[in-house]
Amino acid sequence: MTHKIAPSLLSADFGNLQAAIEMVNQSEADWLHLDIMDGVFVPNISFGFPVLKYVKEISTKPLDVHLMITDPIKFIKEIKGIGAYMMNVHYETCVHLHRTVEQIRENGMKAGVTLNPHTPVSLLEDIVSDVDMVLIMSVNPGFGGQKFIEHSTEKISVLKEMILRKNANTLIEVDGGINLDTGKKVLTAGADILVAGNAIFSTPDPMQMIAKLKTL
Ligand SMILES: O=C(CO)[C@H](O)[C@H](O)COP(=O)(O)O
Ligand SMILES: [Fe+2]
Repeated sequence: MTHKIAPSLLSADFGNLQAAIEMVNQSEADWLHLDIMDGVFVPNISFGFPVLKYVKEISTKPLDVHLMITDPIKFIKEIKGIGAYMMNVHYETCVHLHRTVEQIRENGMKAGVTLNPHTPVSLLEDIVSDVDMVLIMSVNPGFGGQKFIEHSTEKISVLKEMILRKNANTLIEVDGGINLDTGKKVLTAGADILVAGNAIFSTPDPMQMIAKLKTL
C-alpha cells in the first residue's frame, strides 16, 4: 500500500479557508487533517464545530479529526454529525479508552488512538488490534511548525513490530514536524500516513509539496 498524505489545516490562512480547502481538494492529498484544541489538554485553542461543519461542506477528502481535548467521549455524536471519517482521541485523555473506541466505531467512524511523545507504545499492547489507526505525535501537541522529535522513528518501529506480531491491520499515522526529510525517515520506520501542516502551507506551491510528499 502506498502511503497517504493528510495536510493539516492548522497551518492554512484562516482568512481564506475556502481557498485552502479547495487547494487540498484538487491536490493528491488523501485526507484532510483537522486539529481541535480545548486550551486545557493543550495550551492552545484552534477551532470548533461551526468551522468543522463549514469545512465538511467544501472538502471532498475524508476528514481525519485529531481531538486534543479532555473527555473526547462526550463529543462522539458531534464529530459523527460533521461527517468525520476518522476520529483520533489521545490516550492521555481517555480513562475508558476501550469504551471510547467502541463507541466511535458503533457510530460508523474509524477510531484512532494518539500518543504524546512521552507516552510509550507498549501501553497499546491490549488495544492495538481493536483500533483502526495509531497516531504518533512527533511534536508536543498544541502548535504547528515545531521541530520533529527524532525519537519518534524508534517509536514507529516498535509499534510496527507490535502490529505485525499481532497480525493486526492497524495503520500508523505520524503528526508533527513532517517535511520531505523527516517524512522519508518515518516512512522507512513503518508509517502509513503523513500529516503535514507547516511544510505544505508555508511553501509558495502547496499543491506541489503535497505531490512531493506523496512520491517519497
Ligand atoms: O496536531 C498538530 C499540532 O498539535 C498538527 O497536526 C501538527 O502540528 C501539524 O503541523 P506541522 O506539520 O506544522 O508540525
Ligand atoms: Fe494533528
